[in-house]
Formats: sequence, structure tokens, C-alpha cells
Amino acid sequence: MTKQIQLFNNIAPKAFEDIEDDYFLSNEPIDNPDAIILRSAKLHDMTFAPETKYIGRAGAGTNNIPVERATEAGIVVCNAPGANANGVKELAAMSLVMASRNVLDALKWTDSLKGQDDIAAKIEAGKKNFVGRELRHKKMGVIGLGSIGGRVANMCIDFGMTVYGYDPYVTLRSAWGVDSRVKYTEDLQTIFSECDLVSLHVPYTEENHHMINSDILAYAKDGLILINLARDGLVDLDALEAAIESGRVGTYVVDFPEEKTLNMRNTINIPHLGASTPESQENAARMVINQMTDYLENGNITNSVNYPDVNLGVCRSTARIALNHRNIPNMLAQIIDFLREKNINIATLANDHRGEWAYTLIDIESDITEETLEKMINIDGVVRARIIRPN
Ligand SMILES: NC(=O)c1ccc[n+]([C@@H]2O[C@H](COP(=O)([O-])OP(=O)(O)OC[C@H]3O[C@@H](n4cnc5c(N)ncnc54)[C@H](O)[C@@H]3O)[C@@H](O)[C@H]2O)c1
Ligand SMILES: O=C(O)[C@H](O)COP(=O)(O)O
Repeated sequence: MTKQIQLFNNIAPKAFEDIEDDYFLSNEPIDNPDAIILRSAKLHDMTFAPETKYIGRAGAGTNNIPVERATEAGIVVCNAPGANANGVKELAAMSLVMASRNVLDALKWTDSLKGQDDIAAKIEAGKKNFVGRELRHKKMGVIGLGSIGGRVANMCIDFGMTVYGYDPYVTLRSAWGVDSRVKYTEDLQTIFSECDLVSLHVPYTEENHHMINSDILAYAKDGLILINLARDGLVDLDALEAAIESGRVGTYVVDFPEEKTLNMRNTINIPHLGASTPESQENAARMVINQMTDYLENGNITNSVNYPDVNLGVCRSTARIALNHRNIPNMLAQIIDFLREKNINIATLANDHRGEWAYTLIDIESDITEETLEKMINIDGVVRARIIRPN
């Protein structure tokens, strides 16, 4: 049966080129989609349809998705880690240079010369008003050393800067990619008290809400350049405005403008361009489309933010059962007992958990009816049960 895929936002069409004919993808509303593929569209007010089992974020941040509600409905939410990281890193390079060299004010002034005489002479006379600083030998702080932060830290080493990194949750994989010359610190105060420039590369979560606040800004060196290409809610704007007014923060560069930042002095507002390149969009869309087809066709989970990654390869057995369930005692025993009672032989089983949730894939050697599967949903703790058959 044709699988219905609800698209939101502009998803790079090239990413669909390799998709099989049995997928129908549309930005027009679909009543009961099997999956949703989106970028920054906000899903918090959306009621999920019963058939929806997958949400793919063609990008990094998933704070636009009600992940907890999706989890309880047995919907796997995945993103595209690192797919747009180069795009954001390059925008960070632009932000660092733009803020250090007064580029925005200089461009506005240059533009104001339109229609005047002796433009070349006026430029030579006026350029002294826009003298800036070079990045080399300055101290740079990177908060969050994941896909983007790691790249930004390494880039700043290449600029000849002294780089400090802060990320209490860094994964081993990310840490391996960070240049050994990056000075790792375990406290945020060091970043603010040492650095001339600080760049934020963390997700927006409840815990990270207003992580940049008056307490931490009190440690900032005068004239700090603060770059936020990560998310709006990470910075307490009242505290930031006070720090700008006092001169503690010299320039704020933000990729998530709002009324307040548009009216704030010494602020460079970028219209959320971090991932707005065909390269990043195509990378991210291809990644989630591939992950989605593998989930719908084989039940395999890759790059999930709510369920564990579990993979049994291409489905070649008589049938495969996919179960989204709570991570509670006796779960697997109940599932295995159920199949034993139905005289269904298990060929292979894969199971893993992520916090309070778990996922089990079972390849079986005899067929299972939809009616029997329905009964599996009644096993305490199971929130979704699905049969997958080989193509
Ligand atoms: N401007 C844009 O267009 C754009 C594009 C991509 C991503 N983003 C934003 O950037 C964020 C980071 O993206 P990524 O691809 O690097 O994600 P990532 O998951 O690879 O890295 C995030 C890192 O932040 C760390 N972290 C989490 N909380 C932290 C805290 N309180 N202090 C320090 N470190 C903390 C994590 O351990 C992780 O290493 C995304 O969540 C998204 O909000 C913005
Ligand atoms: O989290 C992300 O990946 C970025 O904010 C990019 O968002 P976009 O896909 O809407 O450009």
C-alpha cells in the first residue's frame, strides 16, 4: 500500500529522487500520514493521527516537536545529526568576522553614500570609523562541542585563536573530533571570564533555558562578542540587554531574531540562515528520508531522539514484529511468552532501551495475523505493535 508522507516546510526535492514509487509525499494536508518530514514547523499543537509512526526532522533541533507526547504515542522521532553542521560553521565564521570588524555598520554607512559625489574619497576618509580587530591570538569560547561546536572550535584553532570548550555531556565520538589544542573546561565561568568571543552550540531544552543569564554574564570581559546560532530561548534577553547597555557585551549576533533583539543596540540579527544552503538542506533531507524508509520498511531506527537505535537489517524473515514499549521489568518475558503461546518461533530478536522507553524487533519464522498482533498491543507497557513483511 502507498505510504503517505506529510511534508512541512521546504524539504529539498532532490532527497526524494531515490524514493520508491510506493510513497506519496505532499505539503498539502494528509488525513492519516504514516510519517511526517519537517524542518522548523511547530508541531506542539498538532494531534497525531493513529497511523503516524515516524517524525523526521531534516535538521538538528527537535524543540519544535512534542517529543514526549510522540514517544507515548509510539512515534519515533529522528533528526539528521551533523547534516547541516558545515553550513552553520561557515555562518559562525561570518559572524565572528562581521562582529570583530564592524562590518554591519560599515556596510550601512557605505550604502548611505549612494548618489553622493567623491565616493572613493569619502570612503578613504570614513573608513577609520570602522576599525576592527583580528581574530588571531584572541580567546574564543565554544559552548557545546557536538557536530557544530566541534567544527567551530577547530575552525577557530585554524584562525590562530586560543580556544576554550565547554560541554559537560560531550559524547566520546564528538570529543574525538575536537582538536587537542582546544582547552577543555568544566565550568562555564571560565569561558566567560577568559574569552573575548563566545559562541553557543547547544540544543534548546528545559535545562538550557536562559543558560546565558545575568549570573553568567557578570563574568564576561568588557566588550564580549556573543554569538547565538543555536536557539532563542538559550539567552535571557533582559540580562543581555543590560549587559549591552553597560558595555560588558560589545556585540550580540543572533540567528533567531525577535522584536526585542531587533530593537537592541549592537545586535546583528540574521534571519535563521544557519542551515539555509542547498548543501545542508539536501544532506539533512536525504538523511531523514533514508532513515524514514528504513523504519517504515524494515523497522530499523537510526538517529532517534526518543527511542533507542535498533537495527536488524533488511527484513527477510517470514515477518518482523516491531514493538514500541516502556522500559519496565518483565517486558521481554511477556512478549516472548505471548509468542510461545501462539506457537510462533522467534528467529532473531533485537532490543534496546533509551531512558524510560524501549524498542524490540523480532524476526519470526511463521506468519502472524493482524488479529494476533492487535492482542500484543494489550501487553502492559506496549504502545505500538507493527508487522513488517519482506518486500
Ligand atoms: N541556526 C541554525 O540554522 C541551526 C542549524 C543547526 C543546528 N542549530 C542549533 O544548534 C544546536 C546544536 O546543533 P548540533 O548539530 O551541534 O547538535 P549536537 O547534538 O551534535 O551537539 C550539541 C552539543 O551540545 C551539548 N550540550 C547540551 N547541553 C549543554 C550545556 N548545557 N552546556 C554545554 N553543552 C551542552 C551536547 O552534549 C552536545 O555535544 C541544535 O540543537 C540547534 O538548536 C541551529
Ligand atoms: O536545528 C536546525 O537544524 C536548524 O535550526 C535549521 O532549521 P531549518 O531546517 O528550519 O533551516
